[in-house]
Amino acid sequence: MSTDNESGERLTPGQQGFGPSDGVLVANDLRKEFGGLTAMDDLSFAVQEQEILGFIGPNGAGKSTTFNCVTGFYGPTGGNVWFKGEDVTGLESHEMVQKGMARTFQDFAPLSDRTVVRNVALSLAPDELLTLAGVSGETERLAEEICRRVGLGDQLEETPGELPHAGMLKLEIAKAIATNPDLMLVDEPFAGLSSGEVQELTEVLLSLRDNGMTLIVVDHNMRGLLNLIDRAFVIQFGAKIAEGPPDEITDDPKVQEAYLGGDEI
Ligand SMILES: Nc1ncnc2c1ncn2[C@@H]1O[C@H](COP(=O)(O)OP(=O)(O)OP(=O)(O)O)[C@@H](O)[C@H]1O
Repeated sequence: MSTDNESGERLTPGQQGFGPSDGVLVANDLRKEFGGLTAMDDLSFAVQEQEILGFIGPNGAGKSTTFNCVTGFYGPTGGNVWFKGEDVTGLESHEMVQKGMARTFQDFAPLSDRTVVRNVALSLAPDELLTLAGVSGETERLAEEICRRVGLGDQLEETPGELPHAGMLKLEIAKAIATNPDLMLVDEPFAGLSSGEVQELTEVLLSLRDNGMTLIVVDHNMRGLLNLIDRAFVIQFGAKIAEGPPDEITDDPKVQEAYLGGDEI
C-alpha cells in the first residue's frame, strides 16, 4: 500500500494512489458531486480480506454516498472502485451483487406476506438455486440454515411483521448472506438495539468473518463497534480525517473536533 517515494518520504493513499491489488475492495480518489456540493472528495481506502472495517463519520460526512457509490446505487463522478482485483466502477447494483458484494438497508423491505424463511429463500443466489433445482426441499433447507446462522431459527414461520426490530435486522443480514457474498456492507447494524442484542449481532457478524467474509460496517459513531471492528476509518466532508485501531481513534484531535457539539464518537 504505502510506499516510499524517491526522496524517502512516506506516501499516503491519496498521494500515491491505490491499485487493484491493494485489497479485496479498493476505492481510489472516489468522488461524488451533487450539483455544486462535493459529498465525496477524492476518497481512497482499501479493505483487506476478512477484515472488519468501521466506516465512521458525523452527520452529512458522506458515509451513505460512499456506500451507494461502492455498491452501484450511485455512479461516482470520478475515481475507481476495484473489487477482487476487477474494476467495477459505475456498475449497477445487481451486477455488484452478482460479483459477490452484498449490502443491508436501513429501510427494511421484506415481503410482508411471506414467512421469514421464504423471504431468505427468495434472496438465494441464482447459482445456488440452479444447483439445487429439482432437489426437493433443498432451497428451503439452505434458507433455514442461513436463518439459524443469524439467530432466526425459532422464527422461521413468522411473518416479518411479527419480528421485533432486532429480528428485522437479522432478517436483513440473512437476505444479504443468501446472495453468497464475499464482502458485506452493513448499514448501522446496532441502531435501536439493546446491549444484549448488540452483543448477539456482534457474534453473528464475527462468525461471518471467521467463515471468510469481509465486512464494512457503516455507522454514525463507534458505540457498539469496539468489539467488532479491526480498524476505524473516519471521514468528514467526504474526506478521510483519521484511520486506526478503534480504541485509539476516539482520542484523535481531528476526530474529537469533527464530533464537537454533536454526539459522542
Ligand atoms: N441525492 C443527493 N442529492 C444532493 N445532495 C446529497 C444527496 N445525497 C447526499 N447529499 C449530500 O451529500 C452530503 C453527504 O451526505 P451523506 O448522506 O452521504 O452523509 P452521511 O455521512 O451518510 O450522513 P448521515 O449520517 O446523516 O446519514 C450531505 O451534505 C448531503 O446533504
